Amino acid sequence: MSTNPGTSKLTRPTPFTPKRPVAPSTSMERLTRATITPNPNLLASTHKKYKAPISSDVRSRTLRTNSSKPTTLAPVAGSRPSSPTKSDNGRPRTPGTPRRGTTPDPSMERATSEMDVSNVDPEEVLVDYQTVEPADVSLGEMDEAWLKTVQADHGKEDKVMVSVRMKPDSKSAWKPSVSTNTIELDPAHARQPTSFTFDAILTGSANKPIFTTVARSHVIAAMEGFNAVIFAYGQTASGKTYTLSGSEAEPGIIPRAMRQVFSYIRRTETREYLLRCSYLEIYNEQIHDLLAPPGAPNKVELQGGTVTGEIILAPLREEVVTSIKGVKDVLKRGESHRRTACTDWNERSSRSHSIFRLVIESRERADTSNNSTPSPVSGRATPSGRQTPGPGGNHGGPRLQSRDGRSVQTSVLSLIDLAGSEKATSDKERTREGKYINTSLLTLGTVIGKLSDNATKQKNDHIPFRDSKLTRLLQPSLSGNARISVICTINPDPSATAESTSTLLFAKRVKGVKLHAQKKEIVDTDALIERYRKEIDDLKKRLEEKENMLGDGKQEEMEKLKKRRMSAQEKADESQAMQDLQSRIQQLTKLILTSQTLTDEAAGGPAGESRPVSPVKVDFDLSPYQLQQELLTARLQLSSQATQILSLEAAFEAAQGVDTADPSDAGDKDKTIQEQAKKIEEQAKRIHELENTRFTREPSPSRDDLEREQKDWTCRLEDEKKKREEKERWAEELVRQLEKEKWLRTKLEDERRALAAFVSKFDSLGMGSTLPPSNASTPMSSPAGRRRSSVAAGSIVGLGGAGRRSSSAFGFGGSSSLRQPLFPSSSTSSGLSSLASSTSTSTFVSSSSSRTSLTSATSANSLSSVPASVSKPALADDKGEIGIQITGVSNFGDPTTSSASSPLRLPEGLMYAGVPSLLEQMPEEAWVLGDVSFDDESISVAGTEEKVPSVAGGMKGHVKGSGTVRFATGVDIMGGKENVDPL
Ligand SMILES: Nc1ncnc2c1ncn2[C@@H]1O[C@H](COP(=O)(O)OP(=O)(O)OP(=O)(O)O)[C@@H](O)[C@H]1O
Repeated sequence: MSTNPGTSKLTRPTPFTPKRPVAPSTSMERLTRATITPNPNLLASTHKKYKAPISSDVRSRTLRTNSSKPTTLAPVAGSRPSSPTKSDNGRPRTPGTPRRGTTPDPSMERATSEMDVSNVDPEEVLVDYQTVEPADVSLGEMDEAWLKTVQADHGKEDKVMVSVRMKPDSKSAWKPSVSTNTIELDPAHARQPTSFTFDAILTGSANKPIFTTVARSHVIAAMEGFNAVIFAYGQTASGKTYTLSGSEAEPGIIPRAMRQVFSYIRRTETREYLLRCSYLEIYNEQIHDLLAPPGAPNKVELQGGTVTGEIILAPLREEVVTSIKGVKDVLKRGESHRRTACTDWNERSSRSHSIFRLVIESRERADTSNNSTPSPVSGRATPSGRQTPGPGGNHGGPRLQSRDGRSVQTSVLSLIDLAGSEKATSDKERTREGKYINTSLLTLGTVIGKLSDNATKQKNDHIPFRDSKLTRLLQPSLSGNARISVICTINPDPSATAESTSTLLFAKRVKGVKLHAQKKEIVDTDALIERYRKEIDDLKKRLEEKENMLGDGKQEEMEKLKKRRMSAQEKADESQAMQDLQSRIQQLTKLILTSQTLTDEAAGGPAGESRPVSPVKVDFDLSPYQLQQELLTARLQLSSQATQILSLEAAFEAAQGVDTADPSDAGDKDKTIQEQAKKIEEQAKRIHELENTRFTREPSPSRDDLEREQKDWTCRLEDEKKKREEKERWAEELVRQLEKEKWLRTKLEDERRALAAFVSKFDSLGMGSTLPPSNASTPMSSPAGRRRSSVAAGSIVGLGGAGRRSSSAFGFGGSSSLRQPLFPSSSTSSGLSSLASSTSTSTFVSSSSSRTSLTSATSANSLSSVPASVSKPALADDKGEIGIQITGVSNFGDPTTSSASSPLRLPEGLMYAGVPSLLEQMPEEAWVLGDVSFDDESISVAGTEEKVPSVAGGMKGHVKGSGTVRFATGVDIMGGKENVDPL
């Protein structure tokens, strides 16, 4: 960033400093005055008598008089160090950078201390639509139309809402388009077209549209029980704090969100709320409680944060707020403790990430629920040990308890102002802070990138949440259990193009993160039982009334009853309903008694006190959830029965009306009813008969059809199978033929070349005249001419390989004759000479520096006994290696098939080789050249040096290394048991 520090500071118009301590303004005074004059109507309300004082200062006065709790957390007046550089017990100041508002009003400190949730009874600081003052609700926030819109929208979000806010600047490298939500880099500043599209592109200085667009739906989501996170991200001085906190004239998201909260409460008549806030910052990878009283330790430890677990921050102070005034006090106090400093780019740069959290707990209001009778579990709530969920759950004071079956919904709204990424500055301390800031932002970027990657590629890669305090703190939210809105702020100045592009790329990654926020509710099962008890009592009462009426009730009623001509059906229905009601009452009574029995037993209740044993005891004992389900079902039944009673009552009254109005008509009406009932009965009978007929007739034909169809399909399947098998056989045959032909062609080619080479060698030795050059079938003799090969024509193979480096004594070149790789061999010179002298045997040895092949046509016992082989003279190369190549015609006419299915037996005393799966079948005395593998045309032998004691009647030598045994004609298969069929 090329901003000149000097000029930037000089040219910057005196910025609004939202973080500075604000002197009590007139509006604040007005608020205070307003709140300390409680509404007498509200105070007169009995159930609200503790709720009237809705400001923290009034609350504190009430508590001071009512509570005997020591105000242990009250600050010592004037305990704050006057010097900004002095450390105040665990809260180091940024050197040379005094925290804003270092002289807070001690009375405010005291007042808010007592609003610490551990000092108050949550039941006494509840907020509801009656306690919210009109002054706390901003005009326009109560508009039903927008509420409907946002309610419709926020419920569907499964992605992070990402918006970009561009700071106003006369020079801009970016072209924002608010209508298309696109921001484009001016081509004059771009090497290539750069354009981004987000959920919203925001410009200008007004903060209201920003709040409406990016935050309002999230605040409402939080009010409805979802965790919500709103954070600002961007380079330093791009406007994050301006967006979150704003100014007195342009309040930012936090103050507007708080107004929204109270607006929401005011319009929600059915619920009551407990609002608790905390304020913390992450400075140089250490979490500090911004609301800790001066002098008290303020370091916060972070625990938990496993994949599913919640984050616990302890110790973290939580202040109960009941009005906007209370929120303002808390914000002011927290902001005065935040670390800011003048940097090269921002006169008041946030040196830490700050997180303002509002825990919202709510439940149905007692007087709007069906039962307002206090339950046995009501009364002052005791700390339950439940912890606040989501980012920043803590060990704070008592929580709102579920009561009288009214479950408690808990959610957390987190508003986060991140420190901005920045380059190294001239100031050492700033640079050090900057390093921490950049590192944690980098980790945030990595975490977001991985989350996004996992979501798009449906992977489950490790996410390095633990690499920074910020990501650990945000883990539950980033993992999906929150509605998230990210506002990325950019400085449009051309000198900041790189930073802005980086911010926009971050924004793009965030867009890929998937969310699945869930509401959290704590259900009070005891209270539910209590509610049922009440309902049963009501029903019992009504039943009694009815019985009295029906039984020995007043004479008048009796007379009426006598007159009344209830239809038989009506009577039956009524008595059935009453029976059902009674049995349900019994069932529920048992359930409740069982619950009490169990509770008493668990609590060590009086022994020997007999309790009815309920058949549902086991169910009740199993799990509270099952019990709750059972109770809910019971409740539904009760309400349906209540409806039934009501309709019966109505029918009863109607019947009475009919009687009194025109008794003479009654007989006719009854007749009609009877006739109609008869008709209905007949119709029902007819339907029943028809159904029976359908069921009795239809099954057999359909079964038959089914069976027939099944048979049909089975036959077709069989046919298809046969056809397929035939085709497969045919294909196999074709392949076999093809391979045979291929092999024959190769063999002929090999023989032709070998012969040509042999003849040319002989020619070069001056013996060429003795052999016709192209006669492949001519038996080859050794140079010494001692013995003749008994190999038939067509079994001659080429020797040597492509890698052959030296020619043999007899010059068997023509490496092309060996299409398969050969195994390298070696021999001593004596072995070589021996081999050389045995060329007239039915085996020849070819040498190659790298590979050697064996080709032979042999019988089980001796090469010479199988005329289908060819003998070649032994060859030696300059390295003394030898190779053996054996070839011939397969016993079965198909070498490939043979090699794949049988062990290969080579000339006796030379070696045995076989396919791996058949090695076990080979005779013990067999020679195996290392591991053997095979393919279509060859067996590969990977072995180390193996001695060849005797090769084809006297040859001696060594076979070394790995290579390929190419076997073919004449190889004795299956240990010689097969009939060798030489050419
Ligand atoms: N949209 C805007 N309209 C008018 N002024 C703005 C706007 N955005 C930022 N500013 C001004 O720019 C200056 C820097 O803004 P701010 O302190 O909010 O930046 P920041 O991103 O929070 O910086 P840092 O990361 O260093 O804390 C402030 O003086 C602020 O008033």
